[in-house]
Amino acid sequence: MSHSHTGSTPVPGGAAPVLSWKNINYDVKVKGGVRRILHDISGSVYAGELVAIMGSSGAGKTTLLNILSGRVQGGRLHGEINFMGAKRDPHSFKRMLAYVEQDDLMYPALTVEETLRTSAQLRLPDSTYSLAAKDERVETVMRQLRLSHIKDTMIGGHGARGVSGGERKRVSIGAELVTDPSILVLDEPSSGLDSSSAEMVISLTKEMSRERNLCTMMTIHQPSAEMVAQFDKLILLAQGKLVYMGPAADAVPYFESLGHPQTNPNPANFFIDLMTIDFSSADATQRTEAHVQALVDRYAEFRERRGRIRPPQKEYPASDGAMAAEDAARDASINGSASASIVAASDRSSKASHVDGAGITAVHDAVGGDITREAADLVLVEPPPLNSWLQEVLVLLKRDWAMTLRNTSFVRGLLVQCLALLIFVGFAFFQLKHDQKGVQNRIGLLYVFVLMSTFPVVFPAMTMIMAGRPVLFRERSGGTFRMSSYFVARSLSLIPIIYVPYITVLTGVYFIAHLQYDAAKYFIMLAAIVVLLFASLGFAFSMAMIVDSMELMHIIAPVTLATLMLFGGNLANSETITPVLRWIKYVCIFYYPYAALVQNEFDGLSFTCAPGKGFCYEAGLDVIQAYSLNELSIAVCIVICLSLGVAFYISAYGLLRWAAKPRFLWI
Ligand SMILES: Nc1ncnc2c1ncn2[C@@H]1O[C@H](COP(=O)(O)OP(=O)(O)OP(=O)(O)O)[C@@H](O)[C@H]1O
Repeated sequence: MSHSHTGSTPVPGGAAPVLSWKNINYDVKVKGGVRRILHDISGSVYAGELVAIMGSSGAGKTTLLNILSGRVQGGRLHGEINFMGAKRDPHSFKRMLAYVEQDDLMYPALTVEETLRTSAQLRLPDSTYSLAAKDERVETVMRQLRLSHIKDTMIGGHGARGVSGGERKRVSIGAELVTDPSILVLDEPSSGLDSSSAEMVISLTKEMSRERNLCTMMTIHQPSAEMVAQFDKLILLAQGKLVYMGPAADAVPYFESLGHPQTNPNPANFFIDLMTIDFSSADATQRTEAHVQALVDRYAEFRERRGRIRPPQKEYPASDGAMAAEDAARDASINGSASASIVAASDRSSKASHVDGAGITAVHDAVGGDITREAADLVLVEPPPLNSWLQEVLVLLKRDWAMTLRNTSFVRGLLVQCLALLIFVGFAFFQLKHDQKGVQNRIGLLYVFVLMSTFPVVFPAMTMIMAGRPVLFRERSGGTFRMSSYFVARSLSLIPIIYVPYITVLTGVYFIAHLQYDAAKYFIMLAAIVVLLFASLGFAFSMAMIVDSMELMHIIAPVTLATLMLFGGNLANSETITPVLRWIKYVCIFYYPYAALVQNEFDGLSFTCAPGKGFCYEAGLDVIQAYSLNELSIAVCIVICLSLGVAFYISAYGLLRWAAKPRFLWI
């Protein structure tokens, strides 16, 4: 093993269960009452074990896995769960548990290596791992999960070609494993994979569990016989009740001992056939429910009697002293009659095995022989310390920046949009004159400046922020980084890609339209635009946090912006707006920069009047007054717009913390 866990408390593998749970009951509210999803589930898992939770659809597998992982939401949860013999602390437990979700949520634009490296850089402590050690850890995990040959391939998704389904799952697992967790949890890791990819995922997971002395639990739907053979322990659920928990190898003999000979060569199918409720008719439902209840009752009795299975005698090669002892112990526990039988556990060698809270022989003794001594010292009981805030920001900024630049359709779209705006706006307002038409065009052009710095900025930014939300929430529930680091990095990463093109375009339009060629006025225009872009990004962030779907965002954002546009000081005179709505201009990001731009441009200009054409603006100040945009000075307008931007960012941050806050039930 290439690293150590300085500062954490090593626990010799196998001394105690890593996770144990007792009398778990879980109820949810349903129409007309309460439904019990899990009934009195007890059990335990040990370091180095590969545990599968199986059962037919709706049996409660995912619910149990989520409860044990501390990730269940809603409902009422009762019972007791202990981590390394003590009550779990939510904050530290979630950082020592690696949860691989079914959906493999990752950033499509990152390569395999970048995905793993970011995870390692964020989650492995700097105090223990140097940068080189983190890279080495990534290399090791890639090698172990057979990912080295595709390390430079993009993850892909959303129409972009990337790694295959099996590789994607392995990357998901790798991104969790690089963090050196104590418990690895996988929700349906084989779903959507072909049988060979699924088998590879399971056998590699087993390999890693053995090497790292990792306690691995997974739900699995219909594993092949080869996959079942990989598991050390099975937890079989039917209708939220425990039908069996114990060594995988003993499961078939156990059911045979109950008078259910194996009818299907694949043990998983055999178990599922035994446990499935047939809903095809009322009779069939009643019959199968009674059958399942009988299995549940038999298992409860078996557990009560501290029962164990005695499968046919088998010889085990003793490779070394430790293993020989464990094998002898295992033999002692499973030695006996030619046919399987259930016997009381009191006759079992105490040296041989662990007994969990419910009295079932744990399988840990059966796998202990494969675990190296060094690995056995790797079970952590304390999470590693968090890395510094700045370090997190830098890692996230690098990742976000790479993703933004690799979003080629966004970058290209932005450049084309900027070029189009430069050409169309520039030439629609080409070389403005100092006559009455010039007044109208200037008033219009300056409002176009404001619109250009809001609408085309807000929508792509919102889309980008929202697209990353699912991965953010996944990372957040694992305690990968601080929310403030994510927020600062995400905001900073968008700034250059928005500021540089828009400032370039507006500068081009400024000179093509021949607004005042005066350095001070040009920079004041820039200042007004910079704060407006800042406020627009803040607005985009808050909107992306308020709504939780793209569809809703595309309805709410245009309506909000269009409403604010009315109060920007151009379309409606702010003094004539009904007092009931006049306040809106004070929270309107359009109003302040527009007032600043109009004052900046018109101050010092004079205009010619055509004789006999009625009303005429002779001085720029008359225009400012006519539009009622002289209420506040330019400096005040800029400061207020900046403050609005800051307020948007603060509320976006608050909303993000609230939205991404895991609301899990905890026992
Ligand atoms: N919050 C909830 N509200 C209502 N019913 C729920 C809730 N959570 C779970 N259930 C129900 O509990 C049962 C078990 O759900 P769970 O997702 O754990 O099953 P599963 O064994 O993982 O099924 P599958 O293999 O189909 O994913 C299902 O009938 C499900 O509809």
